[in-house]
Amino acid sequence: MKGYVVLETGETFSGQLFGAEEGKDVHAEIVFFTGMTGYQEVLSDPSFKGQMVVFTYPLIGNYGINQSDFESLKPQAEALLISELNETGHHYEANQPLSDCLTQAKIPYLTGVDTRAIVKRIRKNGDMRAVLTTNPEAVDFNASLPLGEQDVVSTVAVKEKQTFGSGEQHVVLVDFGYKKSIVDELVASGNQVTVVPYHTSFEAIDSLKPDGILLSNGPGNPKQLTSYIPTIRKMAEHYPTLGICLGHQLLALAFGGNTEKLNFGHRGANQPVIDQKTNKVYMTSQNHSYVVNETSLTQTELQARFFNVNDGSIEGLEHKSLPVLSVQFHPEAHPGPSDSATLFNVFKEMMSQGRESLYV
Ligand SMILES: NC(=O)CC[C@H](N)C(=O)O
Repeated sequence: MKGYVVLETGETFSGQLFGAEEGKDVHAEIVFFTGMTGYQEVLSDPSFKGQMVVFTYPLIGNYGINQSDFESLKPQAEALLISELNETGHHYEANQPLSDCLTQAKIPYLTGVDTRAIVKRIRKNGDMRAVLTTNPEAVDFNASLPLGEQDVVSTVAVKEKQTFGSGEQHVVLVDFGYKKSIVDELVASGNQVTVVPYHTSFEAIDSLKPDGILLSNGPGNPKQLTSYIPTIRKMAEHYPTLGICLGHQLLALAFGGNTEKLNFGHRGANQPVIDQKTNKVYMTSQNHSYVVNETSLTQTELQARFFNVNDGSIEGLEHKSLPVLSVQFHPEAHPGPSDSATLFNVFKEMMSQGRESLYV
């Protein structure tokens, strides 16, 4: 059926709409992803909860969906906007076409839509709300909360403790909507992992006797989680801590820094990041709207170590005296280039040797 995406700016784009429930509009933040591949990981990454994703690469679906690349148990994005959808999925590991996966998961998708024009609007006006609908005249933006005000973490984070691996070191992963590939990397680098809900108390985490804490990625605005900031600070003061993406933003808030929203987010597999300590540049995988504000760090014990080469925004921090490291990008690189995967080894070193190991 014919469908429309209506942007908050008032502009409307049409395409073929599939999987939409009759009479039910999809309200979400509209964001774009620039990777040529990776639609399966994007679809199932809990950090995309509350967002509809426009793919800038014009052909999506051509290698299908496989068993192993899901980042969580089910697709999480609210809707996908695709220029040309391939319905077959040519890959020896594919076990279903993308369209079947979306239908099963009841994720609506719009195809044949002018993704290039939409992305140009987002780049000009910023990430904004949008509505996927069959009736563009009746769209009402008052039916959804303003951006950054939704509680999305509670809808994706685990409710119960989970355990993985059997390595010598024990990592407690505080879950705000973790990607499976982060746990896979931790297990592959020889760690036992206990995933706990984000609202777990310091005492309960302490009783698990962790060697280190990993604060996970997750959807939404980090400032929605301010009530957990004191616990996060306490954890980072007691244990070697690695923060990834939302986890990095929360660490910044915990030590007195501030976060702000980018005009439009970084989402793709090709974001260059420089490590100012080593002068090495990594090509990184990213998916975020918020960043740590640099001047807010002046009065804190944190210092910026990694920067985005394109726009100069902060891409990672370390604490001046504690073994605390955080990155805005995704070292688990799924999808994406694995240049920065060595950070999982740095984390291992932090757990065995403390802060000195941060000097690579
Ligand atoms: N991948 C993530 O953890 C995203 C972090 C946060 N939700 C942001 O958009 O900035």
